[in-house]
Amino acid sequence: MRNAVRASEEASLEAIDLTKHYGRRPVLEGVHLALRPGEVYALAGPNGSGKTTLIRLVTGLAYPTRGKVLMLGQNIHEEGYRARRYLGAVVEAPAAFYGYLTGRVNLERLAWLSGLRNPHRRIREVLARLELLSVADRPVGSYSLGQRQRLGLAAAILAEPKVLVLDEPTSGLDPLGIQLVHEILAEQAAAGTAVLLSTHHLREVSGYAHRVGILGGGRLLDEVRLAPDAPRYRLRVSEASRAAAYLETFPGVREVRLRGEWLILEGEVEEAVKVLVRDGYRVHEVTRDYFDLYEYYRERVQHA
Ligand SMILES: Nc1ncnc2c1ncn2[C@@H]1O[C@H](COP(=O)(O)OP(=O)(O)OP(=O)(O)O)[C@@H](O)[C@H]1O
Repeated sequence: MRNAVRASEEASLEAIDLTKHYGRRPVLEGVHLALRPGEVYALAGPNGSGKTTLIRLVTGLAYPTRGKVLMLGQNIHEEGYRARRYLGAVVEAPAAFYGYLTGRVNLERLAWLSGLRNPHRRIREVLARLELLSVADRPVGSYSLGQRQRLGLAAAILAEPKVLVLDEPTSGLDPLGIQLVHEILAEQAAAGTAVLLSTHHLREVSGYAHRVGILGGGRLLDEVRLAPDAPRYRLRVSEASRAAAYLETFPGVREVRLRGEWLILEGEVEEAVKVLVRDGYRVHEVTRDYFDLYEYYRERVQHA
């Protein structure tokens, strides 16, 4: 499950040896991350594990004690606008808007600041996508928390960023709002944007996140790759470890390993079962192996 994170030429967002100390207190220690275009990376971890600190560092809102952050190859802390023009972010929730101005006018100001061409069409598009058209011409001061949250995401995607960074983007939203935000993040990724979000809601993001990083005590404890390319199966077989070694030599099996008493298999399961039975193994049960991210997280954090 553990993925080595490599610095790569094509990374949209890269954190290298990212470290933050407050006084003498380490809050983040030597974190490496690399997100490819179109990748959704969810940061999980218990309260106080450093998620918000990491997000503030990668968006340039806080300075690292050591290490650096590259946004399409540009150092976010040194290159200023050149690095930040690729970035859309919702960090402080709810995002800061002028309460006496309407949602639409707030977005017009942001569009002007980011030099957006044809802003009116794009503003209408994002307001519609975030289901805010009915309140677009009301002052933001009269918005509910959820409406402000959604306006924050509208602002973040307004200039079609190549990197989107969000701290707990669904907090304060109702169930339909949560669903909408997840749909939009998945859409952004499908269009090539790298998405980094922090979350406590693992089951919600496991439907579309490609990787999950588990932070604990300021360190990246683990990275989990989700959505493997091929389905996995779980087999309960007599003499499981001998059966696993045997299947490793079978051409239709791409990967086989033991998890407790189960044999986990990626490959041609029907053929594998036939071969096992033919060779005298007893196969008691065969099921699809759905990875339960929440269970995995619980174990990982408890045993950190
Ligand atoms: N400005 C600061 N000065 C001193 N300590 C800080 C500061 N900001 C954060 N911390 C400490 O750093 C640690 C990590 O905080 P952070 O907010 O990054 O965690 P988190 O994972 O986002 O937590 P949560 O899930 O509760 O939002 C905490 O112990 C916090 O008290």
